[in-house]
Amino acid sequence: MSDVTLLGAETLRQAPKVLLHDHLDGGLRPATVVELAESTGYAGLPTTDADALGRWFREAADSGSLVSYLETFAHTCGVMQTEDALVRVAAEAVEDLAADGVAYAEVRYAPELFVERGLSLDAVIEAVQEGFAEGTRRVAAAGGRIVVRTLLCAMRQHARSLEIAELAVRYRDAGVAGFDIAGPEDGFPPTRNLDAFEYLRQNNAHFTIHAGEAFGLPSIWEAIQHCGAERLGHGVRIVEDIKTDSAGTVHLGRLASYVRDRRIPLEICPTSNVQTGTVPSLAEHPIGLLARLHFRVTVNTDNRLMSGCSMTSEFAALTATFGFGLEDLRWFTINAMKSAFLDFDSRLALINDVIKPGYAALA
Ligand SMILES: O=c1[nH]cnc2c1ncn2[C@H]1C[C@H](O)[C@@H](CO)O1
Ligand SMILES: [Zn+2]
Repeated sequence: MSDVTLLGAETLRQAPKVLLHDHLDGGLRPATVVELAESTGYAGLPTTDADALGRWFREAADSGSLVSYLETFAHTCGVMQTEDALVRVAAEAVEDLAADGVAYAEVRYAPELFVERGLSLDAVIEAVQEGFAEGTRRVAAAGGRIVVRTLLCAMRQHARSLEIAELAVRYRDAGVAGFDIAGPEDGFPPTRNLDAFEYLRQNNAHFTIHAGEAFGLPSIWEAIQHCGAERLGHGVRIVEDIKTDSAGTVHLGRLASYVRDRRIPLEICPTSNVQTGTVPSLAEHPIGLLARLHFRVTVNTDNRLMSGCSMTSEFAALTATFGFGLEDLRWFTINAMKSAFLDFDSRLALINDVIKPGYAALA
């Protein structure tokens, strides 16, 4: 942790990064929200000034509660109800991630949120895939390189998870790498979707579950032991099963031990966790402890628009707050690449051809 003073913003931007937890409907450019509202006739925006709108999202999301935080998505989803809008948002997301130094990203969204104006679920998925392909082409044409895969979410408060899981399997050869459940956690335990998870396991498909954010250990336990989640979206409240005694010795409970022993990846989203009140402040975020204990920690953005963040800014905040250095950032990145829902050969190639040389060039 010694090279922290050397890590300028440009070094952090250039460092290859791997992003496993990023919501498509949480990452729009403010100006795009304004333009799409205009072109699609969405009249609900709080302001049509792009800078003011960016500030509005950050402030409204800074609510201390996941449920209030989620209310801001009405506006992004409101402007994402046409194929053209979905293609544009997806293409811009890829450009923005590449500009942020992201080498591999899994971007997630819930197709069921984009059918208000009559699009079919298939049309939604195909439009987003077209946008990701277009964005990837634009990045390549500009001399860059990024690999993007999709995770399809089902919303916990709706009852469509089996249907969405079936779509994740049907589109797996078209760029959909896995499945997730998102939305309000308290009151909607993961076991409500057991049929979907059972279906995915039977089909050798990958899934993560948002758990351990707005609800604690029972949610994490269900996600892993009843549902079979491969990764935990956030998972940060696993810290409730870790105690430090008066002598400073750390004791892991059985669930925390299991998560660590099985190398279950934690998709940690530091700024988002502060905004939703999951942790009181970045300085008190358990990522420092979890990293020190060698949990399989990964660093993620969650929602770049609502948090006004990027992978670069999350890395910057973590280096400033916890003293992480390049070696730690490389560890987070390799952790994430190892945990991706991408085939083994491709993961290895990204580690050996992109991540390791990228960090070596910066050292
Ligand atoms: O951090 C989160 N927890 C639970 N749900 C979330 C989070 N961030 C975004 N979502 C929801 C809102 C989006 O509309 C949905 C799919 O991307 O996922
Ligand atoms: Zn999330």
